[in-house]
Amino acid sequence: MERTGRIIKSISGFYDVLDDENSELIRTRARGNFRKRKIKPLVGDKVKFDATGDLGYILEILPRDNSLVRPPIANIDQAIVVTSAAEPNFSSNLLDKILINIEHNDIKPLIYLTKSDLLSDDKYLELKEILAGYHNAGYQVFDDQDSYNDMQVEKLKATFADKVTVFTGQSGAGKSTLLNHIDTELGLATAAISQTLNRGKHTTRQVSLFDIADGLVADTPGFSSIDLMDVTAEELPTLFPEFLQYSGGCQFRGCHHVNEPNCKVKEALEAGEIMHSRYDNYLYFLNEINSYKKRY
Ligand SMILES: Nc1nc2c(ncn2[C@@H]2O[C@H](COP(=O)(O)OP(=O)(O)OP(=O)(O)O)[C@@H](O)[C@H]2O)c(=O)[nH]1
Ligand SMILES: [Zn+2]
Repeated sequence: MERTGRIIKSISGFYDVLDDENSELIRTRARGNFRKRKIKPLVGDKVKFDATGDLGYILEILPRDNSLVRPPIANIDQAIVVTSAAEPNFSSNLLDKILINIEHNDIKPLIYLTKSDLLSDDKYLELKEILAGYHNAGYQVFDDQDSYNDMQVEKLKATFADKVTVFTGQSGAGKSTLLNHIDTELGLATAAISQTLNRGKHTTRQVSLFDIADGLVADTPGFSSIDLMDVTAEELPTLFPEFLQYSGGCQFRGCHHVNEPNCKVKEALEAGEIMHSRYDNYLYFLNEINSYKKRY
């Protein structure tokens, strides 16, 4: 009998599929012809499967909305960008780069600040003001000084319903710690930053989707750096949501908002409607993308 479901875990060649109809969890294998066609099922894939015997078989992978390589997950709706205020220190360049990568994959990013309890009140207020700029740019921001404030955690959980959510962010930013606060039964391993950085490996290894607050949620391995290899210079300005509010008015179609005359994005920048740090990072990324082209 053919059934439909979603892969929520992959372990050495087996895929655990959650049945759409009755929420039964069924262990399956992929049919050999997937391997021949070099198609690898991903956690998050919606699949047709057959489960008449003890072990089910994946018959077909339904078309993906999107997929990420790191973490290897398909059909993601939103990403919680866990951003630490300290240890590691806040970097607008890194945050913007993560946001750009997520927007590039048609995933909605939300910003969640952690570790601001380690800042002085003055420094925290400075950072809060920067994050208010991200809110104005169109992002949902969670910025309480206590990262695990109950009301804020509940507000975050409320965004999970009927969605696939991934947690992403720099190694040591506090992704697993936050997830453990969200669902105390998860018991994910966390590590002091000195350990994660010194050992150069991550606490989080396996990718699986957890059933939390009526949605599916993944913890993912942290990273220390990312690149923009897949993003083109033409696409880059479209990945800054606040630029899109103005770019329609630019004189030139496909305006890069660098030296073109009558550029509405630059006018908005000068009027203080676009953050200088975001625009500077835009120029920096544009340069980085153009330098890949020269090298390859
Ligand atoms: N002071 C403070 N420490 C925190 C906070 N959140 C996390 N930490 C600490 O930061 C360290 C790293 O946290 P993890 O949750 O392991 O970080 P991670 O992002 O999951 O790290 P990877 O698995 O390497 O990607 C741990 O020692 C946590 O106790 C916070 O809000 N405040
Ligand atoms: Zn322009």
